[in-house]
Amino acid sequence: MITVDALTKTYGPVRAVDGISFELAEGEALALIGPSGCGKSTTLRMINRLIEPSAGRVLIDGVDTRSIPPAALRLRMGYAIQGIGLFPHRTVAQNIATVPRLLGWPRARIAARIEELLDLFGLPPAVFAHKYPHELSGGQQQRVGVARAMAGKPAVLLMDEPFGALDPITRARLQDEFLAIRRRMGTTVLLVTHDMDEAFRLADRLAVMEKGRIVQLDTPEALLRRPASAFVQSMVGNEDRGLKLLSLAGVAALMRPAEGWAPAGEGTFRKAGGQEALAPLSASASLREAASRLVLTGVDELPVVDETGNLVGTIDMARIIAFGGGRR
Ligand SMILES: Nc1ncnc2c1ncn2[C@@H]1O[C@H](COP(=O)(O)OP(=O)(O)OP(=O)(O)O)[C@@H](O)[C@H]1O
Repeated sequence: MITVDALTKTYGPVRAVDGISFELAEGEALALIGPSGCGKSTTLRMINRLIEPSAGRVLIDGVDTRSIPPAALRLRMGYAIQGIGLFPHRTVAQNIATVPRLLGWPRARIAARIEELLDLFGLPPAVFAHKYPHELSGGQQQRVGVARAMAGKPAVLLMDEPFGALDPITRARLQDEFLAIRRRMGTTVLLVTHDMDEAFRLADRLAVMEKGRIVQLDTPEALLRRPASAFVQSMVGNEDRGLKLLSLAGVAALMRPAEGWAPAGEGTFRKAGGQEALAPLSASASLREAASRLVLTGVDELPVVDETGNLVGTIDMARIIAFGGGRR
């Protein structure tokens, strides 16, 4: 567990970070989010001592980081940052091996770790292990950057806008991949971003920062339902706050039994007494997707199928609205 206690950084009269406290549990992902200049990167860099705090402390599993030499500390903390290049004259495999080598892992363990990470990030080792950074696309380089940061099984992975400067499609794909990898590996993550959608997608909790302070620290659902101030509300979204809330929940948790529905050919289903054969929704869809399809189809109930196409339930607008009202 990481404990950040009254952490402060002053530059002359500027309080870049002003007495920040939070805890990061093992396996948790927390996002620091806020406008440019609010102190996100400075907070992150004080945690691995790239910047020394003016006051306050950081504990890692109860040990004050000031008692750990910075180089040793950084071996325990992965650091991925947009634009921090890979070592250009080292192959992908050599880049990923950097921290495990410094940690003195045996060769076989390093080789296995490289293979595991390249597989997880969708970069087949036979194709990519021996390439040099300049032979990779921007998205591939960022994947390798994150894989390198995770290689030594760090106690916490610090990420500063790691998926910035990518086109939106590549960015979304990388975010999804990273989410799956994080869940599988149980990595603890502290993420800096100014993209609220990225924070909602990747983090369990969000610390919203304004002028060096945390003004609200909550789950995405709580931030959307109960923003603590007009500033937080403007950060989480004004007009589309309800739709963002629907993005957080899945159809599967809200379905009701599909009584009276039957297959109507070509993957569609019809309700007993109903006229229309309806294309089903996937049980993995979000409530936002469900609401959109209900509106576009102009019906008040849609069939829902699992990944093999079996009918598993139905979803209707009344249930979606009840979720919005917190009555589920
Ligand atoms: N070395 C420095 N000397 C003086 N002021 C600094 C220094 N580094 C940061 N600051 C100031 O501290 C504040 C916080 O900067 P920081 O980089 O942490 O913000 P940020 O939230 O990460 O912003 P961005 O999203 O733009 O990266 C800013 O007002 C910045 O100008």
